[in-house]
Amino acid sequence: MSDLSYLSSARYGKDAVRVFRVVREGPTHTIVEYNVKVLLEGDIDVSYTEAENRVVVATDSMKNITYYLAKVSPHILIPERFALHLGTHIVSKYAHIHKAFVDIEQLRWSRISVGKDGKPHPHSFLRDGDEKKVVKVEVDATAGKDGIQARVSAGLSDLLVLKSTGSSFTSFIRDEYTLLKEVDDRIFSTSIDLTYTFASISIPPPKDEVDIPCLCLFDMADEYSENTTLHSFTTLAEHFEQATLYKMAQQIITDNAGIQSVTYALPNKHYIPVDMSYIGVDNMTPAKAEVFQPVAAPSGLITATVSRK
Ligand SMILES: O=c1[nH]c(=O)c2[nH]c(=O)[nH]c2[nH]1
Repeated sequence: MSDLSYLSSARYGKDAVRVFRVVREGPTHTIVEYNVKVLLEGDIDVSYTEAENRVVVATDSMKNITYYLAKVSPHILIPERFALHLGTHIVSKYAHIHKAFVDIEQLRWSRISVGKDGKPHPHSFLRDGDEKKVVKVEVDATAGKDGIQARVSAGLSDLLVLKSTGSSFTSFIRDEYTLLKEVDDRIFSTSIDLTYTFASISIPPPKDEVDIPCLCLFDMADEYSENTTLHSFTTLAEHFEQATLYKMAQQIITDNAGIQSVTYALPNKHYIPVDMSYIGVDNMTPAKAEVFQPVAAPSGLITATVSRK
């Protein structure tokens, strides 16, 4: 058996660690809710190949470290920084762990505005959307604990958008498999997944568990990327998904010197006009199409990565 196979890669950790943190500044509270995934690589092969657990940091301990740092980290409110802190803490603490992969999904909680003047309430919040901020961090201590490198990407997922005109789909290949009619006006809806990747950074070794340098590079990009994405989506004259995606990605690279590449995944949420010709009603010519059947599956899926030259 051992002649035929070997362990070619191994990574383990804790998934779906749910963390909620409140930060109190007098009566004003700020909150974050994260789903955290922590995976580790290192000299851990024997736990797989020789049933040797002496190299294993329990996944339960990874969960506990996540909660401990959620309590003490000064970076808890910025998921990119918190993920870097968590990954750096783990690779610094355990000599045989060389890489940490930390993914954070941030759920939306927005402050509720109340009264005639729309005053932000100090401690009441609203889940005002299903979209999530997503962060992926790879902390790499392979070159030693004094030479830690990190790669950070961030973005958003499940941002559902729709345009009721301004989209068409024409001039595509027509052959024996083609049923789709060309349309010069259609509904265009997609659930945007966006990832943008920063240039890799060096992290000085932390002095203690609450110390990690301020990495301000990341703070602006997420608000910005959602605004840019929505702005591009509403204003771009491109009529089909591939061209819309490319322009949206180019805009982010143009506006953010720190971003090296941008990946979008855009499922095409089809809205099919209901054929009412059987009762003499025209709902099929694009200008007359008003009643649509939203179709969840199958959906088109258009993806691409656009990189800085
Ligand atoms: O914007 C689109 N791109 C496609 O590649 C495609 N294919 C399809 O059937 N509809 C669409 N729409």
